[in-house]
Amino acid sequence: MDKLHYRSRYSLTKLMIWFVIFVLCFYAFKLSACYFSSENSRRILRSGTNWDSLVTLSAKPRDPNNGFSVLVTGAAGFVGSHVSLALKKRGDGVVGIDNFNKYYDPSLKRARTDMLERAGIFVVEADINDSELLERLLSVVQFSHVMHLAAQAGVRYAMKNPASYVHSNLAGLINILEACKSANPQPAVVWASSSSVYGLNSKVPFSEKDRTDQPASLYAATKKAGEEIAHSYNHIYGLSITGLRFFTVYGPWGRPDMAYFSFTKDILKRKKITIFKGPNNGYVARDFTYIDDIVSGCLAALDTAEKSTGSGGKKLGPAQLRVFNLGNTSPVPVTELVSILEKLLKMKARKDVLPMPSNGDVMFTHANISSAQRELGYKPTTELKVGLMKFVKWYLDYYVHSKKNIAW
Ligand SMILES: O=C(O)[C@H]1O[C@H](OP(=O)(O)OP(=O)(O)OC[C@H]2O[C@@H](n3ccc(=O)[nH]c3=O)[C@H](O)[C@@H]2O)[C@H](O)[C@@H](O)[C@@H]1O
Repeated sequence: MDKLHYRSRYSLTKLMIWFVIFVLCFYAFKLSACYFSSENSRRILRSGTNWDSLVTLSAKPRDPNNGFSVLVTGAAGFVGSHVSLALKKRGDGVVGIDNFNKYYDPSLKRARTDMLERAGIFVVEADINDSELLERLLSVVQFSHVMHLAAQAGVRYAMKNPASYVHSNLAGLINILEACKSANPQPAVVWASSSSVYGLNSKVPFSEKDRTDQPASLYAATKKAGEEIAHSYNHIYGLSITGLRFFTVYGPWGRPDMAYFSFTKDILKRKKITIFKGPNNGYVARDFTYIDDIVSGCLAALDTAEKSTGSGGKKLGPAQLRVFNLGNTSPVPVTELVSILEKLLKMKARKDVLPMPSNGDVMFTHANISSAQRELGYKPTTELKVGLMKFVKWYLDYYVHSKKNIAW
């Protein structure tokens, strides 16, 4: 009897142990599934069938016979996220890449990426200097285009962290072009240059034919160098390359380091803002350009880009090389920007007006867009007042109504 009792207790314990093992295995499996999904797969998986199929699926256009496969660098950034969504919306396949650096609040970049993922866009978390990864990406997918928007932005920050500009805007750009020139077929490249290349040029409005050999900041110098680097890759390898000189882009989901964004934050917090003025009380002005207009220009540049002519690193014929201003053609003084924000926020700004320090800023920018108009059909339509209204609405929804912390 005792023996029987002992045996049944023994098998019950065994059963319990197996049950616990089963439950543990089940949760371990669930955990690993979570781990290798979404954000983690972006971060950890760089190769293997799962990664390959995520990338391939994301790159597939809705209509395989009539759509692009675009690799968007800086996809979690301001312009990158907007361009990625617009491409996906019209049926193109999009794969993003971003290093989620801490130049400004990375949680904003994560929130933009969540939006991209909801739209079916896979974003690889990696630096554009990772040549092995780029080579792998371009071998898994035959991208028709690379929209290169990853960069170290900001004019004044270049005095604080010059190395980050060399890393992203020079080494990173070269790494992208190296990967593109070696791909077979080579994708066409469209990339972000900047209005800052005009530097101390005083002839207005700025035309693509004007001199760009007097950059006022290291940021501008790296963008100008980028244009020359693009020339050499076009010349040697037959890469089709289009540079877009963006003029102070603003709008919803924008960059917290930019004046319109930080002024909004500080006005709401009743903190003082600093407004720079020029010599003899001269005003400082920018050709502020709304994000939707910039997106239209980017898409038109992709649509009109000719194919690269080279193959696997060898040039087979001359290829397209272009550069366009994408501005708004109507500069607005920074003081006027502040007045519009005050009206929209229904609050007075506390202002310090100071002489512009020697920080790399230029006094004004003003785009001549006739070339983009002619070749791309580019036609900006958003007045600063209207664009800022949309920005303020987004800002209040995103930060104030949802009580999100602003971590910058
Ligand atoms: O067009 C461009 O190429 C460049 O546009 C912007 O650069 P920036 O025009 O300097 O834009 P903000 O940093 O938003 O500054 C706008 C204006 O506000 C002024 N400002 C800025 C900050 C501040 O505290 N006070 C102030 O008066 C600046 O002097 C400037 O005139 C972007 O930050 C660059 O990344 C981009 O390449």
